[in-house]
Amino acid sequence: ADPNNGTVPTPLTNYLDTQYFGEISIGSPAQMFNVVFDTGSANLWVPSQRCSPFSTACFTHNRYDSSQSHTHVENGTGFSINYASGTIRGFLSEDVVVVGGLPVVQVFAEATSLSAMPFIFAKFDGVLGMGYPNVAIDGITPVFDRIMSQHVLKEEVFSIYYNRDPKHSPGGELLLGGSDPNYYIGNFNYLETREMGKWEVTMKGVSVGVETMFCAEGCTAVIDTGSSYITGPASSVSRLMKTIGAQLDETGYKVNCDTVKMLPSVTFQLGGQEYSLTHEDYIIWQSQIEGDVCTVTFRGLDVPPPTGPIWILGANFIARYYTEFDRRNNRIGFATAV
Ligand SMILES: CCc1nc(N)nc(N)c1-c1ccc2c(c1)N(CCCOC)[C@H](c1ccccc1)CC2
Repeated sequence: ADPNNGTVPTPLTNYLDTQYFGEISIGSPAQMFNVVFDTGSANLWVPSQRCSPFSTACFTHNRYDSSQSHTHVENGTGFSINYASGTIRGFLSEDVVVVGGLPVVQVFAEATSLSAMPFIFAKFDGVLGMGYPNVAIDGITPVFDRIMSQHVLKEEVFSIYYNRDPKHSPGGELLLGGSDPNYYIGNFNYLETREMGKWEVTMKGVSVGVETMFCAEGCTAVIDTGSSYITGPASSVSRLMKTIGAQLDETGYKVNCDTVKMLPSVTFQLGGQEYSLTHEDYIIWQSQIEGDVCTVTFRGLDVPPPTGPIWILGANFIARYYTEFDRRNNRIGFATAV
């Protein structure tokens, strides 16, 4: 392990700037899985060898086989988890999990059914929740909490780099115990987490160009490494899209690629700093046979109270702003990503 902070960086794969995942192992001998390191949830699950034959999304992914691991401990408690975009059902097991070179004995879920939509689109096998313990289903101690209790980390933080240029590797990096100067420039600006136990902060406004159009009275922003896009209240996002001339079709908001270069910046006011995204940050430009398609990486999503209304800042925001999640001081740090 790296002498600096007790761990080794985990390189991430970038799939089309919309999915970022890295490798962990579970069991002895090691069974390898690709997982999203997800600050929007706090549980670890991977597909199970005992998947129901009707779960297509399960059979196209690596599956955990407890009968092949001599460190497996039976549990069997039922489990289900819902994301903004899908549901997982299964049961609990315990085994040795190795993340960033660190082994922990971990309770996790073996998924026996994954909602086909959208898990058939998932290029990763499972999810490793990096959220706080109080959002963990079944009160299971999350992986990062197990690592912190080993006192091997130089700092009780983890950092995420998402590369937004799929042609260059690594597609990203998870670093446990510190931040990686190779992937950011300048200093970190820190924001206190809004509510104990969630990776969310208070946002002071959302501007398009120079005009603050939304959240002028203050609102909540969730910093979510498990979301591809930026989501906001549907009415706000629909007005934002109208302002930039985007049309909603069945796969999301699209703009005419000829207009992309003139699109305004969208700025998020967080902790006295302004975090701007340019069209290069929020447009995915795909050249297809029938012509170029320019997708806007914003989605309307109404999260019901008391959690909502919220804005979720996902991968396209994190790709621009290298992010440090600090459990010691309950704060989030942003620096300009390289
Ligand atoms: C990581 C788990 C998770 N955690 C949180 N907090 N939010 C959400 N939305 C997810 C989630 C669940 C399912 C899927 C997902 C994400 N995907 C996005 C990966 C993002 O990787 C950074 C992919 C996708 C492809 C097509 C359309 C929608 C989604 C596969 C399906």
